[in-house]
Amino acid sequence: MLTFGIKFLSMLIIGIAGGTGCGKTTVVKQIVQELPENEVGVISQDSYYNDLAHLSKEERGQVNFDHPNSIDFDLLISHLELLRKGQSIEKPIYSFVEETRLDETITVHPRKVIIVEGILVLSNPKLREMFDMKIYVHADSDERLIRRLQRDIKERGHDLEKVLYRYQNAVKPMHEQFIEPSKEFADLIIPNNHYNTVAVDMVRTIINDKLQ
Ligand SMILES: Nc1ncnc2c1ncn2[C@@H]1O[C@H](COP(=O)(O)OP(=O)(O)O)[C@@H](O)[C@H]1O
Ligand SMILES: Nc1ccn([C@@H]2O[C@H](COP(=O)(O)O)[C@@H](O)[C@H]2O)c(=O)n1
Repeated sequence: MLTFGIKFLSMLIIGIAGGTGCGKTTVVKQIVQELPENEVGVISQDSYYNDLAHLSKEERGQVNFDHPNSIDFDLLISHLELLRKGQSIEKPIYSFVEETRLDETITVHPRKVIIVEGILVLSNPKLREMFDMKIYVHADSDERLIRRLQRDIKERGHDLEKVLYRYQNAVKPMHEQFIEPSKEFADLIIPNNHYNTVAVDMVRTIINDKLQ
């Protein structure tokens, strides 16, 4: 049996961090692709951006979305605690276009395995302690910026000027201050300048082992 020395609790919680555009979401999609849907759940840190409904759209545009204070970690942690106790949660829905939470929520049921992904998930000590396995996805900063530009313009309703302004003024400095240093807490670092099917298969093997 392949366990990689992980102490399996009733629910396996895997944290996946890494700078913007490193490919966290893509890696998670690849991992869960061939796994049973009702056994593995995914929670994105993005769903837990603070509710900024009280601010105007212009004011929301000024927020530093790469600082840990922009995330409602207390809610995320309490939701994981509930899931671990076998209870369902109402996960917020975040709109990148509106830059705030929507009124609706999504019901997430407890699963044998929960993957939590986001730029800052290894930077918060209390959240980090909840993870049975900690993964950091690495891609070079120029690669990440190119991917981020393409994605934000295509999918998140931002223009070139806005993406570059944010990159220089928030994304890059916060990456250096909070995200890159959190790499030291990782059990596994996945190099992802190119698609890394070997690493994805390894993580899937660990999860499959838990599901036996
Ligand atoms: N290994 C890779 N090689 C090339 N492009 C990638 C790779 N991984 C992800 N991408 C692309 O880069 C963009 C950002 O990836 P995403 O998974 O959303 O990153 P993250 O969640 O870390 O911000 C997406 O358009 C995705 O298709
Ligand atoms: N309204 C927002 C909120 C966040 N961002 C950026 O998202 C990045 C984190 O998500 P990834 O999928 O890239 O990991 C983060 O770097 C924020 O700057 C945004 O652009 N707009």
